[in-house]
Amino acid sequence: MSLQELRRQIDALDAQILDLLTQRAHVVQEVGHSKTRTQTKFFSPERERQIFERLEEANRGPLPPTAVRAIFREILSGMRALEAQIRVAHLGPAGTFSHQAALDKFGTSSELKAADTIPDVFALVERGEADYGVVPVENSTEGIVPYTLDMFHEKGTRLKICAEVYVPVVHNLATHAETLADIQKLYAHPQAYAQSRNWIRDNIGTSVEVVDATSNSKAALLAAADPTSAAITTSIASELYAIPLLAQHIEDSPHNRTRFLVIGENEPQPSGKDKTSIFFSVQHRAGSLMRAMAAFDAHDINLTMIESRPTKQLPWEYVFFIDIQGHHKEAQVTRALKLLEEHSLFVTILGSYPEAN
Ligand SMILES: C=C(O[C@@H]1C=C(C(=O)O)C=C[C@H]1O)C(=O)O
Repeated sequence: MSLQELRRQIDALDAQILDLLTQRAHVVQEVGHSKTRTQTKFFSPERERQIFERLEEANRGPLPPTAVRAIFREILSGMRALEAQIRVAHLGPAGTFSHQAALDKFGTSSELKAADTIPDVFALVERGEADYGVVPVENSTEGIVPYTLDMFHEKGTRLKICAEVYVPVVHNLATHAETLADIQKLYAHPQAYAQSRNWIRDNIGTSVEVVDATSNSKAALLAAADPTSAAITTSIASELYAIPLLAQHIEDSPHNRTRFLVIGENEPQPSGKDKTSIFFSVQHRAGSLMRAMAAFDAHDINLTMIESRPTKQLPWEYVFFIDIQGHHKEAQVTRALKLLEEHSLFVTILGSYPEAN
């Protein structure tokens, strides 16, 4: 078949796709009206999880699952915006991994707002200036982000966890320099530098002057102004500040990932594959933590995270943060949490939400 004929086929298929998307948009608008009547949240992470799972099962290729996901992420983003403009606060500045996490979850048709600190992200949502917030909670090599966990027990936010997102931590070298040998100065956030140290040593050498930057985005901004310098940064920041990537994937560990939480006033229904985050405290007595934790074993509940934090009220007293598999409305989880309560000083549920696909 000629190229012209093949392209005619593609044009016809595009017209059909657009027609189907228009039909889908009308149905979504109906859903939006029904949600307005019943005062239901417009963003439904449990429904979106099911959609992505179904698409992944149905996909027979040649499009890889990541491509199908990215396409539908934007479809859902555009559709959601027909129901309501969703405002999402994330830890800024623009171009950071938190920005990436917010885009991964909500797509480009949402209104993103960069906040300076983790408490500011919570405050924007609490004051109703954003509908959702996106904050980092743990990194696969560096461990938990204490500022986020402390917002729940110390600052007592009323917001709930309503979704989670994992973002691969990919570091890149952005510079206007033509070759690695032309780089005299390197701007980097200390964490990004620590995670790319070997690559820098092997490829740029040890004589380059390393200057601390407050974020991966700031590093790109600084390097964009000086062609003899480079930045360790994200691909969105390199686009944002129009500074090309000379090397990609310079991180020393290919498995490095950060988990982000979506916080808001939404309490998703069970999706079939959920997680529940809680925190609790036990009496300062021998065996009390073990007796409390036995509740999960008794009801066959799997834990995916456990972390202790000082109460900050009395020295050496702790609260425990735990993520379990299942939704708190599922009978088995309800029973386990009831048993846990019997052996704890208090138990607070931070939210049940769909597990990231
Ligand atoms: C249409 C809905 O609202 C939103 C948009 C969705 C979609 O486009 O399919 C799915 C979930 C919601 O976040 C819905 O809840 O079904």
